[in-house]
Amino acid sequence: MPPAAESESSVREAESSPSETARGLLELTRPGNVAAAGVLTFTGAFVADGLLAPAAIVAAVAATIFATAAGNAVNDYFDREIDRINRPSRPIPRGAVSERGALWFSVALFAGAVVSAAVLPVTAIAIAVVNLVALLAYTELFKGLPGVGNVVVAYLTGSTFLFGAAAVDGAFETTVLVLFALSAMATFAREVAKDVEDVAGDREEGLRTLPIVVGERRSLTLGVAVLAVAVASSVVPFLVGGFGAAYLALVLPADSVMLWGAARAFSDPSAGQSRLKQGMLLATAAFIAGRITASGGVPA
Ligand SMILES: CC(C)=CCC/C(C)=C/CC/C(C)=C/CC/C(C)=C/COC[C@H](O)COP(=O)(O)O
Ligand SMILES: CC(C)=CCC/C(C)=C/CC/C(C)=C/CC/C(C)=C/COP(=O)(O)OP(=O)(O)O
Ligand SMILES: [Mg+2]
Repeated sequence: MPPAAESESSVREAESSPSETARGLLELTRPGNVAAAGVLTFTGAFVADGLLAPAAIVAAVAATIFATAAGNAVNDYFDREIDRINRPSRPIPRGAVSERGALWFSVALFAGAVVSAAVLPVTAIAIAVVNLVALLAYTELFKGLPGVGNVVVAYLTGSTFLFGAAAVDGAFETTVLVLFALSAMATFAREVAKDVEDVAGDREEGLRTLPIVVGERRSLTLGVAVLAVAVASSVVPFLVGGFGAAYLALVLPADSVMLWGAARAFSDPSAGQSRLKQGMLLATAAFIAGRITASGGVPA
């Protein structure tokens, strides 16, 4: 950043009070996503092994919370210039958190993830290492490659189920793999819609995202196709995974909301991606309800 802009940025930093900085740091983590990711990891452990290994579940959820918060914070650090266009109200562009503060905050969060994951079985540690590297490399290596960044975020989101199951030394049984696939496919669809929403800033920064390379409509059509596969597959946990009727009662509305969001994204990408997220969160509740009411009961 040229000296003049650096001094301007530091002036803005000087204006943010301690409470604004604290609020900004919390906002950097995207606490809603962090909580949701923790729920996904818990669900993976719960599906694989019930509540038989509470210490491992706590460590895995903690590692996921730290890692997701770290990934969001470091993403905003790397995206600080793009976000001056795309998301000027984010904590760094608005001056609530300094660039240096955001970077060191994310380093501390990554350290928390490493310490939490270190006590887990080797398969879980391996997943955590892959994920932490992917989170660090996302913006610099993957985000600007057409579709690759979307696939990485989709994998990271779905991997929470695998991580939870691995933490309790559970096998990657069919249901865990299905939940991985469902959440990864739905996340891919939403990431495409988000890229369509961000075309202006991404193009200015020279990013070659899917909408910029193949066009917005074609990208959204791909996203809808992937989501349709996920929606069609969402009955599998009920049909073969033993998930109870409560799962169906929640996942079918969730499917509808996600399809609605994907369709809406063609005319209003921002509204569409938000609607997609609502459906995904409802689907998360379906996973929990489905496991609680599973035919095999909950091992405890
Ligand atoms: C068909 C079917 C049943 C799909 C399942 C969908 C499902 C359960 C998806 C999981 C979604 C979820 C609750 C993810 C946890 C939060 C998270 C880590 C999301 C990844 O976010 C990346 C995104 O780019 C962040 O952007 P924003 O949300 O705008 O801050
Ligand atoms: C299980 C373990 C150890 C880790 C999983 C960590 C998880 C769940 C990651 C989920 C995905 C995530 C939080 C990615 C961080 C990077 C991120 C926010 C990507 C999307 O960002 P952009 O493409 O820049 O879009 P916006 O910043 O505009 O949202
Ligand atoms: Mg970003």
